[in-house]
Amino acid sequence: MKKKLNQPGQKRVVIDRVEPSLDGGAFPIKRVLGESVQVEADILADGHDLLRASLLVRPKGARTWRETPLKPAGNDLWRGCFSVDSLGYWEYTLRAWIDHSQTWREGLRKKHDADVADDTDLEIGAALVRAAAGRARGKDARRLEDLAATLADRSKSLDRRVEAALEKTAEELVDRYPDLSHKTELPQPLRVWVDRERAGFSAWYELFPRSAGIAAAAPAVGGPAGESPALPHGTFRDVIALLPEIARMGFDILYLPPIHPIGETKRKGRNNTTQAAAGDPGSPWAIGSAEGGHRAIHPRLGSREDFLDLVEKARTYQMEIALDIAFQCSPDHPWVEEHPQWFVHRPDGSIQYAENPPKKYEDIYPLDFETDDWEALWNELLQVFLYWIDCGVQVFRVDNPHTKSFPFWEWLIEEVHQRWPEVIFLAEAFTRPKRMYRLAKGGFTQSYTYFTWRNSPEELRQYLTELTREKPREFFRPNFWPNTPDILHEDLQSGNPAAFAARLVLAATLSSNYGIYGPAYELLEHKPVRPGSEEYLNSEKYEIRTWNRHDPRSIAPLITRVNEIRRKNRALQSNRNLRFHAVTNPHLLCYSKTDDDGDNIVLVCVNMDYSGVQSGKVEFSLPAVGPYPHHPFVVRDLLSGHSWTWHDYWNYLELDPAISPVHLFVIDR
Ligand SMILES: O=P(O)(O)O[C@H]1O[C@H](CO)[C@@H](O[C@H]2O[C@H](CO)[C@@H](O)[C@H](O)[C@H]2O)[C@H](O)[C@H]1O
Repeated sequence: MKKKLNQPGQKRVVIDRVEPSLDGGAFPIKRVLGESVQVEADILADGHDLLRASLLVRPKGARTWRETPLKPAGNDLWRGCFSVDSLGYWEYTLRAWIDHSQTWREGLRKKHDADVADDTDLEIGAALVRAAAGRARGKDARRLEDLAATLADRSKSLDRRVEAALEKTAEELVDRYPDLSHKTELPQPLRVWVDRERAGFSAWYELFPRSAGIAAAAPAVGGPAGESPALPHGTFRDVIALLPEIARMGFDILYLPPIHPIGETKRKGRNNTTQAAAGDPGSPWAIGSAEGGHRAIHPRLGSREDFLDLVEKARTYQMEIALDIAFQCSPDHPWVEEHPQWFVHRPDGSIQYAENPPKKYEDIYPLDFETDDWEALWNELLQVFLYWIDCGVQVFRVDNPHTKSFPFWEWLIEEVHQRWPEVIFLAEAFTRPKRMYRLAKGGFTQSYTYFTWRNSPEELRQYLTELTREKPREFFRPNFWPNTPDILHEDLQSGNPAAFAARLVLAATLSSNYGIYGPAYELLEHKPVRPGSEEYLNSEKYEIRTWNRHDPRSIAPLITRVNEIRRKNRALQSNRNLRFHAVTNPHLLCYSKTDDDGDNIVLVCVNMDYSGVQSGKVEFSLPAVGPYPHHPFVVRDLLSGHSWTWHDYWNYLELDPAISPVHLFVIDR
């Protein structure tokens, strides 16, 4: 009778709890080039037979799989690992089967030791080896046939045949041709999306180009918030003039709020008033006017050629320009006339403006993602991205993605990534956690987070544990911002430089991706529009500002140093090895990061009471974080340059915010 192969009822091995995997493989996990994926699963079967399992990996589209054995880690847990070395999708899957040859060998060994092995045992083995020969080719097939013949040859002594069966090279030869006829595999391969390195390690600097004029032209002038309507409108050329300074601070992504023409209708005035005065420039997020929409440039910023020049010049400083893509339209946007069906109309025929209660955005219309004309809308929005990619932009900060449909983003990001896998999408979705996570699963490369509102050591410990130890670590890349043009957190409203320094160091070291909105941040801009508000007074969102980048109180030197430390210490370039350390004082937060080789260990201690000296003991034992067995060891503060000799376990700390609220230690061997 013909042997039945691979029928469901014949599979005895089960593969459970595969990690990492997202929603049963519905979404890919994420990695950056060169990173590894540690795979594990419970693999088990009935009875006493021995199992084997392997990990199969390939870049998507490759014809062949790279197969490596999984190793048993005890208690039916199996583990394997692979690295990704090209951009785009990779696939991985698991395969497991009963290893009848090995089961037989182990049985034979035991029986032989107990002196109960017989000819029948060897005949069974001979049949298994013969079957392996049938699966082999050429020389190996002949060697296996010879081995089978030896095992079945009763003219040879039992000892001699057992020895031949258990001989190392014979074992290896047989194992090379396993019987996979009843193998179990995952129902479908799992996927990894592989991004370029900057997706995992980046420092963003946000500035309003229209405020770059004064600073670039006359750096020594400036001073407090400028209010003169006569202030010149900054241009891309002015931004080009600022590039050396921003590069010197160590940023590698320069992010510009929307650069398009701004609507006139319902234009916002200063401090978010609903009536703009003559000369008020309006909010850059109110996109579109008679001068064009999402593919046009505000004429006062410059021409397309100026923009291309900015992109090019930024590259010479190892920086990239990130554009803000906000899919919404001022009432003057050309789409309002050309595609009225893309907007929600009220019974009176007017179009509903946007809201994010309690915030009101009277100057913009949201797009309707339930429109019957959705295909044309989706395609037009894709063309917006492709247009700017064609201009050399490969990084996008996407405004409010959670107010557009999830399937739309999944489609759009896939369309872009199929053509340009290097493109980075940062989701600005300050929304509920599951919506944030779903956007990340759907393809967003990086995500804004709740960092700005996690303001105690305990809150940060909990939040970072969720992001770096739990499921989100596989798909959600946090990007920490201590401020944005929309968020001046209460912690910063005192203007205390220690708060600015501490929040900067926390963002830059807890997360490998971080950003600031400058020059407001380095110049300690801290006045809210009104008590209890997180909006800046005289916000650049509604007016052109002047900035004195040469103000002696600027914390630009600290930022420069922190960015330099991030670049020199590989431990700070990933979030995978973050550990929190116990401290005896609740105002202190201590954590370390270690690089993959365990060679570079950075320990950060922050006093989150920004106005009082705090001291305590931190539990920091080297063997726990790295492979150094001996103590004492030297901790060197990369900010102050001071060193201390520490001993394993509990070490004393004192942080005076008037001097520095943080220690950023590297551990010297
Ligand atoms: O709603 P969020 O808090 O997530 O804020 C984001 O989207 C806002 C709308 O695009 C944007 O708001 C700014 O632009 C609006 C349109 O011009 C304007 O009415 C608002 O006053 C202004 O704050 C916000 O900046 C962005 O982060």
